[in-house]
Amino acid sequence: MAEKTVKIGTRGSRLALSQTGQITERLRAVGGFDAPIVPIKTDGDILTGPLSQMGGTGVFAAELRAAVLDGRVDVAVHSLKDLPTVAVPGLTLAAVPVRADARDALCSRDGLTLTELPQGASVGTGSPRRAAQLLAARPDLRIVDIRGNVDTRLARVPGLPGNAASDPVPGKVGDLDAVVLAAAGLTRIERLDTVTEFLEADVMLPAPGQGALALECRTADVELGGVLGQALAAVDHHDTRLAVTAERGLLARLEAGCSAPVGAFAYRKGSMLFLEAVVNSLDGTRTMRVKKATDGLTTVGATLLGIELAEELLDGGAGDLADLAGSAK
Ligand SMILES: NCc1[nH]cc(CCC(=O)O)c1CC(=O)O
Repeated sequence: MAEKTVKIGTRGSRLALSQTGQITERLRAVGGFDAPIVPIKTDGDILTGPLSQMGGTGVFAAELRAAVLDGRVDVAVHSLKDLPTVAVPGLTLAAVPVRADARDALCSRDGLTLTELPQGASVGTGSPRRAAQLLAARPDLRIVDIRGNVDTRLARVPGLPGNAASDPVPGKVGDLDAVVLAAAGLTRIERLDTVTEFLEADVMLPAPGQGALALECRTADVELGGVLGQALAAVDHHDTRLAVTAERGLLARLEAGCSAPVGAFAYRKGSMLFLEAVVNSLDGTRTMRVKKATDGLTTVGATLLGIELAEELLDGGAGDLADLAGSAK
């Protein structure tokens, strides 16, 4: 690979272009190379059916990964939570930059919080994980399956700041009381002012990897060392990598995908790495919550922590609570 130019692949959404632009600036600064950004169309951007019916977990990542493998680009920038845990031969997760806010956020009409939403209020989300945890906290809510980009989702709630400028969806503007979105995504597209409540871990655990980015490249390119490998190593953040390694270790052991009702969040505190996880039944009536820590602050230690906590969940019947295998497809 010519190291003077490093092509950076990304999805074409506003969110993807924004986060890719920011991390690419850092790569250019530390690497001193040209780094043109190349948007790659993915099935997830083209098709509009339910995610679960179009290949689920990996639709956003697969085409980007193919683009790295066939040389259209040299580095792919993914949202880590959209990246399947299954390794792809020839590709390396070369950098996990410092994580943004991992929490989910409630964006409601009239500034309402989760407890203030009226009985039977409608809340939009396409995520079984968010739906199940919302119902666990508020069984009366009416969960509405929505999808589309972040601006399109925000347009479903009347009166949110900035909504007038976003694309209207015919018949589907201002028809919901609230939506739940990742705080990190809202920050990246500068719409954090729509948040009425940040949902803390005791109410809603985020998706494994939420708020973090993943930079993937061809294994051969980093094995050679060189400018690219050094630049990627420079933007890697050790504590973030430990945390997401634990979360993804858990997800992989559960054999669950990003559409499973599984929440997980890990963080380092002093000499310990903590991992907290939840599995819900889809209707939110049954919940298993577990937490565990390790002093093994290596990626191996973090992976083991994830595996051990997953086995605790499985031993406690998490596989029956939620159709984990079914949601991995
Ligand atoms: N599934 C879509 C997706 N993938 C990454 C983000 C942004 C947050 C992140 O990087 O974790 C979002 C939007 C959302 O869930 O609100």
